[in-house]
Amino acid sequence: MPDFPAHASPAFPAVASPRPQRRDRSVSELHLDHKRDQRTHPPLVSPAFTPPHTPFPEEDLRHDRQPRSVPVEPLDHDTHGEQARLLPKLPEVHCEVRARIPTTTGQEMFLHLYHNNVDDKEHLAIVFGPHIRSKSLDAPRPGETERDRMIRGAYVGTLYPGRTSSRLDQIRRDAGVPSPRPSAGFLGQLNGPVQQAIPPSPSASSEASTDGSEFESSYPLEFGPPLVRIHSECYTGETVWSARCDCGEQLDEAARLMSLPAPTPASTPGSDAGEHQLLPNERLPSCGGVIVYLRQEGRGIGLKEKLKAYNLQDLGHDTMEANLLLRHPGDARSYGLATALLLDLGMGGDRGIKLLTNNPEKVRAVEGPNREQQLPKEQASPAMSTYGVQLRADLYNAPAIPINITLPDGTLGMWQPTVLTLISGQTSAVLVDTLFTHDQGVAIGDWLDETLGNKTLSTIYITHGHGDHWFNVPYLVTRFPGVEVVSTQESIDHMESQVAEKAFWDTVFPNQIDAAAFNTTIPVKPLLDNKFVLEGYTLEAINVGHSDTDNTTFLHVPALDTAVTGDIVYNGVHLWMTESPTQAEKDAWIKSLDELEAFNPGVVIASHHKPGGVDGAFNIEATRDYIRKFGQLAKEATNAKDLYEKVLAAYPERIGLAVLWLSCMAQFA
Ligand SMILES: Nc1nc2c(ncn2[C@@H]2O[C@H](COP(=O)(O)OP(=O)(O)OP(=O)(O)O)[C@@H](O)[C@H]2O)c(=O)[nH]1
Repeated sequence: MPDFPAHASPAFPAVASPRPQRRDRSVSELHLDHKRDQRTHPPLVSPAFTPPHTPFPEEDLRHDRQPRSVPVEPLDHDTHGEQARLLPKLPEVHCEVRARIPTTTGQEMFLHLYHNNVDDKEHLAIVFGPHIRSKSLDAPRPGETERDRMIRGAYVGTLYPGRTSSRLDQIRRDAGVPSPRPSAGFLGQLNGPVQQAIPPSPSASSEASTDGSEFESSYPLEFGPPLVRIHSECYTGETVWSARCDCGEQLDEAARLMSLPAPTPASTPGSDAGEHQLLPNERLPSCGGVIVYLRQEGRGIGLKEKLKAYNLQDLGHDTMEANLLLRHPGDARSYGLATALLLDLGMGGDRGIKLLTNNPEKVRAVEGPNREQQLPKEQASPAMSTYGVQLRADLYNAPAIPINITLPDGTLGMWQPTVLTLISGQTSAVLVDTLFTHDQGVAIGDWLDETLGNKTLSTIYITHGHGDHWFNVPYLVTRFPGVEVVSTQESIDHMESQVAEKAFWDTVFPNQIDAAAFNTTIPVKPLLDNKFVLEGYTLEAINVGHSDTDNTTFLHVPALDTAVTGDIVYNGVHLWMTESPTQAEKDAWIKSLDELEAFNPGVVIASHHKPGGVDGAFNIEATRDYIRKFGQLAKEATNAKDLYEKVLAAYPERIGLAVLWLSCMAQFA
């Protein structure tokens, strides 16, 4: 290998500035895996030195400043110059303090602040879940009191006013509560009688307490290797919303994964935790994990130098070149501190860790100079990236069906073709709307069986009260036992009024809708806060008010940059204007479209949908345009038939003529 730079560093994905925002994607692109560009950079030859670790302010005043030459580890030519620096010996680390941090997502974590013997920075471990403890934090310190221990966070269980001991044993004895059986299942360990007996608890926080070893890490075997993310500080990406890198998103994603619920008792063979009954407000524990947060801003060159590098990038250099032109290594990070922190937190050993990274150098580096940290064999490859959005959307196209409405030309009309959306995670899925005729219900059920595979249909979400969006709920609830059907309270109220309109539905679709659809007890539950969660991803029902009826919602799926819009947006078919004859109603619909547009979704899935239509955001404007045009033509038309012909001429490509005819008649009713 010819003169490779001595400090060539791990490949870092080049990022455009700013990252382009994609819009109007087709549904086939919806299986998103946000893996970043993994291009490696061409080798660049540059001076073989690194900058001072922390540049002194006065150095900036010296215009003749020459970078100080600090030799780095000689290159191993077989490694293509892309190895992170390994310290010959692991640093010594010491956890000074730990505190519980409730987060805005509802999950809490324990922030651990570390000191070490190689730099004077405050490196952090962000610990999720109750099972992982720091040995150096928990070790007794000479002369300290129980209060001192609690102040620095070396306690077990939950702090509360008046607590006098850092240990649960002491509190148990004071409360006259017997020690728990050591053989209790994992939920029993977490939420056992002692935890519940400790009064009064200001939070739902609880920590592992086993007999006699309450200060030891006790990460349950059932959970597999603990999740670990090694993250380098990035002020720009994490705090000031920079789009130059994905550091903030990666940090969020790591936290999300570590907050996912732990395996349930049912999925844990042999666990006796199935006997555990959750108390009201009691949360299942998260699977937990550790984010090691290293204070090596800008890949180790510091914020000031990174900002200079950004300017060089704007002048046309890539990320690696920019660093080298500033006489910094392409990557000045090292990970020995991470290895040492993880060992202090009881990670490693035969069990290994599950490292969340796309950076193969981290794998090598985190194992430590003498493989102090063992990674499971199958993890030791660049392919071990596990983060990235894990949701996908599948669409079911229901063809147009005849409706018992005669069109002005004497032919029978057709009801619009409709699309259903299935959003799935790794093991469960959410169906949006259900269609309405019995035959459609059976076909959807068959499609779901095929598409779900081993996944469970956990939820059906109904966008609004029109019967053609939910009459198959009773059928699907029977076919997919355990599925929960949810909607907004306003939509449920609307559904009740649709049941009362059985005569209309029976006339236009005779003998096609199951009688069960018209039961007065509708098996749909109102959503709390109009939100629900699919495998850690929040899906939100947004009630925009009036569109083709009142109280219509769209389901916002931010992780997929998608809005499933029910009847707020139409795609290539005529709009149901029957419930919007007045200008005020038309304006209200346009306002609803504006509200949807403010969410800036890249993918917009309309229910009523011409086959082959693309699910882009442009459908919002197309719907707005139709409403305006329909209103204008309604003013010009002399009767329903005249309006029908005018709209047909304006939109010859749109289908669904029965709906158009009904809309025109309503305009002149
Ligand atoms: N010098 C420099 N640093 C950057 C640039 N963009 C991001 N960074 C820094 O790169 C670091 C990101 O490192 P990590 O979070 O460990 O991520 P990674 O090395 O991409 O690896 P994985 O995310 O684990 O796959 C942070 O310290 C950022 O500040 C850049 O253009 N120049």
